[in-house]
Amino acid sequence: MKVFTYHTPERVPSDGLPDCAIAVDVLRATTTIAAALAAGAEAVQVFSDLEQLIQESDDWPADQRIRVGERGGQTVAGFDLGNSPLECHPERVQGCRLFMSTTNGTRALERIQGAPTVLAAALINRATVGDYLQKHQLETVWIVGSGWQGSYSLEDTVCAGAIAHYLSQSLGLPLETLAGNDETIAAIALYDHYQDDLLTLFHQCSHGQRLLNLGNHADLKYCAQIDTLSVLPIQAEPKVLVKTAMD
Ligand SMILES: O=C(O)[C@H](CS(=O)(=O)O)OP(=O)(O)O
Ligand SMILES: [Mg+2]
Repeated sequence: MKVFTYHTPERVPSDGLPDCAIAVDVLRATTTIAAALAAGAEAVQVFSDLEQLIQESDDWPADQRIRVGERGGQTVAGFDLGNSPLECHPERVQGCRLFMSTTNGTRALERIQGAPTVLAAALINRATVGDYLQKHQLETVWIVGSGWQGSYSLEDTVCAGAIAHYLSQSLGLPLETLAGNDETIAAIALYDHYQDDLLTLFHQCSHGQRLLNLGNHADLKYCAQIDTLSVLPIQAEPKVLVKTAMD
């Protein structure tokens, strides 16, 4: 297995596709997707365009759809939920399809939708994603950070490093064998540095500070947990993620 890390969707090669592509948006889209599917949501369908989201969700039964819209860290006017994993409790999302658009994470998922296997990863489901990759022995894996409006986000690269670190340990592979590019080696070094204090990292990084300024301290705490959910969000059809059982 070779793991290639790309810090932002813009850095993903324009030609060729890996066996598996993984979108990472720790703050907060892929954390929210994992939390929603773990809480019993039927699926999460992602959109970069809000108008298209409204049009397509109009065709869905009103009592089985939840419109999740976030721009600038806040809920889009008229939408049911913002981009908070804490809002995804079973009483709210069970059996419903989430129609979701966020500033960065849903763009990353759209960018990699053509890969034969597409996953969404965050720190909370890191081990489950790692176990899936190990079990299926995929040849090439891309881990794509969502970043922020085209620029680098430290927390996404640290999560990429957490996944690569887990794979290196569980497969017993030395870094030079596992890493497909230098970004993967850098991501693992960053994860090594921050692994015992992920919440501090979130308080330091620009994305975390933006969310703290909006009063989202509890979200940061939730997103900083590692290996707490055994849920694997996997693309079932273009831009539609469902939960896969791991056995
Ligand atoms: O809601 C979030 O955490 C961010 C908002 S912003 O980019 O910080 O304004 O969106 P996401 O798509 O989850 O990065
Ligand atoms: Mg983000």
